[in-house]
Amino acid sequence: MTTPEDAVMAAEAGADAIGLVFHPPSRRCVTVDQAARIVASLPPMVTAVGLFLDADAERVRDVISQVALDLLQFHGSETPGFCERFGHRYLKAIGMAGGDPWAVARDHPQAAGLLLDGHPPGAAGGSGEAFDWGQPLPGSHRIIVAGGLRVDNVAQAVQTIRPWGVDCSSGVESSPGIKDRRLVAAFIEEVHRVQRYSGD
Ligand SMILES: O=C(O)c1ccccc1N[C@@H]1O[C@H](COP(=O)(O)O)[C@@H](O)[C@H]1O
Repeated sequence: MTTPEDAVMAAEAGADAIGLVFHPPSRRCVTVDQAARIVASLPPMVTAVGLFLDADAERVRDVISQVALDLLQFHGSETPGFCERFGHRYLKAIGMAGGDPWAVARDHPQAAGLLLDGHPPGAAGGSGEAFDWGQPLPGSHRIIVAGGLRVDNVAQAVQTIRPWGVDCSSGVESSPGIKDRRLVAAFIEEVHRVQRYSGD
């Protein structure tokens, strides 16, 4: 999310969480001030997630001292010691195009969950790339599926992996960083539909 309006729109459509990218090369990267305004606009019970990709510890500390993030999401080669040092719960993202989810799961027993994304390890997320949902996955952690999800394929991802959650960025955008109200609502409705259908 890059604006309070988009964040509130997603929350009102039923999103459990919204993501804020703190990775400057990204077209979705927000400033600390922007992020603080977005988080302040959120209704209660909606989780604010901060995304980092191999940021240094000072940068993470600076952000969390000014933005009330509920969860950190690390997309790079951050070590368990690095991820755990901020006193926040975290998700460890894995680039599934060549990444080893079993090794990451083993290395990050403290992670609140694993976020499986479709890009190669080391590349930024938000690329809209999906991975092979049929492959065996570690059962040690709650799984969030990301990468290339859209209204027309999220049901298949949910039915194949039966994850704890799904995460969608580019698939519900009209342009990078700008969410499309109609696509966001349709995506969340589809997730709720498949959840009811699956009896979860
Ligand atoms: O969106 C970005 O620019 C980004 C940059 C650095 C790390 C992660 C990023 N995005 C996250 O990637 C996943 C999947 O996105 P998509 O649905 O395939 O577009 C999601 O968590 C994004 O927030």
